[in-house]
Amino acid sequence: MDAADGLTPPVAVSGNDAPALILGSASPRRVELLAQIGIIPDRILPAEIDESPLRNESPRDYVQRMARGKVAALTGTAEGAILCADTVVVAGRRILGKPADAAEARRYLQLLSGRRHRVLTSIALAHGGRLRERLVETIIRFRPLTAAQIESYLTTGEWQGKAGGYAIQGHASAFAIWMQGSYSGVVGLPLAETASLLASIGIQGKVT
Ligand SMILES: Cc1cn([C@H]2C[C@H](O)[C@@H](COP(=O)(O)OP(=O)(O)OP(=O)(O)O)O2)c(=O)[nH]c1=O
Repeated sequence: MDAADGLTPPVAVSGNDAPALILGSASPRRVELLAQIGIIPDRILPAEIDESPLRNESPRDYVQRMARGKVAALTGTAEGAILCADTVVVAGRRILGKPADAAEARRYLQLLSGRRHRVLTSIALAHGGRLRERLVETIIRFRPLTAAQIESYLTTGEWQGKAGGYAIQGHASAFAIWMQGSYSGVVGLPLAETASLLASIGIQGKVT
């Protein structure tokens, strides 16, 4: 078997001149998602920012501002390209971030029950004085949830630290009857868009 027969597994091809990659995130999911396409950041640094929405700020403006803000918080802390992301759930025009407690998660799930909502993830990549961004939208419909189902879900603890108070990659997959968009985007990092942004600065995964 040789490379020309198309059967040889591709190998990681980031060149020696590819910049170091700093993932600005405390989310284990974002590290795992990157690893799924063969990209291991050189450093992982959490980016702490104020996540309060501005008055009358649209969900799209908000999520983009958050991803940019995370990049800005890390600029100058280390050499290399900085990648950050932010994910929110949007019900109507209402932004549902990470619930503060189980009561808030319950209210979010009651709001999402039986209706369509949007999940927005914005990614921001800073390198060489330039900021590259992508905003990815996914639409999801939940089946109607009974009070008992919501209470059972809350006992899993999976709502903690998740936008909208649920994690599609866990038990809440039983709630999602329809989806259009990017599954990895819902989990926190849209991989097709992230791979193409990273490839544009010379950081490549196994198949990108
Ligand atoms: C809707 C949804 C969100 N999430 C997660 C993705 C994000 O980690 C989180 C939204 O919070 P974010 O503020 O986007 O990210 P984070 O605080 O977890 O991590 P960091 O800012 O350090 O990068 O919700 C899921 O894991 N599954 C889902 O189905």
